[in-house]
Amino acid sequence: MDTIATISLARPREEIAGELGRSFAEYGFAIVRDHTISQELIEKADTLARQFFALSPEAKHEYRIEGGGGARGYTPFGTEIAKDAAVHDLKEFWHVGRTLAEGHPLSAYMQPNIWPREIDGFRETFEQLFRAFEETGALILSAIALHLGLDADWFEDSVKDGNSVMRLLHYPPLPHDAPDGAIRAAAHGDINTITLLLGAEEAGLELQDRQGNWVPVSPPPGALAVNVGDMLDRLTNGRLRSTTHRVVNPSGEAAKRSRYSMPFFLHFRPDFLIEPLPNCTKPGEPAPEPILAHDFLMQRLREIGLA
Ligand SMILES: O=C(O)CCC(=O)C(=O)O
Ligand SMILES: [Fe+2]
Repeated sequence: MDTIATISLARPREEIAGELGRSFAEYGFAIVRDHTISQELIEKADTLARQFFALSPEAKHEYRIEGGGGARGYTPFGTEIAKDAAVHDLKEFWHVGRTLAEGHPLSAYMQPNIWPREIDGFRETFEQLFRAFEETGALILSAIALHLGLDADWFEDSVKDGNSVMRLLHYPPLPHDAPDGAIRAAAHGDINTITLLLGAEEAGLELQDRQGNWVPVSPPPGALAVNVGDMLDRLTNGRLRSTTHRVVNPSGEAAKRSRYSMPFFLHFRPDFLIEPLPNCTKPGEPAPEPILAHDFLMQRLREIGLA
């Protein structure tokens, strides 16, 4: 396989499992089209995200949750810093999490959502998009399960009421006073299970291949870029790879434009034990220690300045 696979989710899972798995094993990424998120919903969400980021800095700061680690609401420009990076990313974002019923046993792990009062339909649209991402994510996970030789529903319980987060991202036009070396999103691996990304048709996203080359990831409009996160990498003992990726700065005219994207970070449930799968380990060979998904997340959030 010499390129990232493009996969139609309209095909039976049994048929796509191999191709998807090979792309994840080699590149950690696949392009997924014909997914279950409607174009109408994507466009609505995109419009509302743009409306939110167009609010004044003062209005947006109202939605920053002090001490909340950016888990919900607004995180301003210049907050997140990739692990081992020297300067902050050139981005601002809004996080939507799961809405849990009152008294839900997992509510200790998840902060409640907040919503911008200025934007009509924001809550409804993004709650709907959250559900749609989950539905598509479940289909992709069942194909991954088949690829790994597991039952198609193996992941169902592992992600039920998981701590998934949808991120609305805005990379503003390149500021003239950006610190040396600052880029839109510095090289990083995603922490979670799998990420489903909308909006990456606007250039800039790149993954690092095994040889260390940076390879552009350019899905067609409306398609998803899907990648393996560190938690799935750990569960599979590296058989499916969480690859380092970044968003580079545009040059020329594109530098005067904003870039918007929407990743959905699909997470295991906080009390899921990430323990390498037996068929991904060999006796006598080293494998990662089992760790609870919540503990793993906390460890990683501290490293990126968000916890
Ligand atoms: O904006 C993008 O295209 C990718 C963003 C990303 O990798 C992230 O937020 O983890
Ligand atoms: Fe990422």
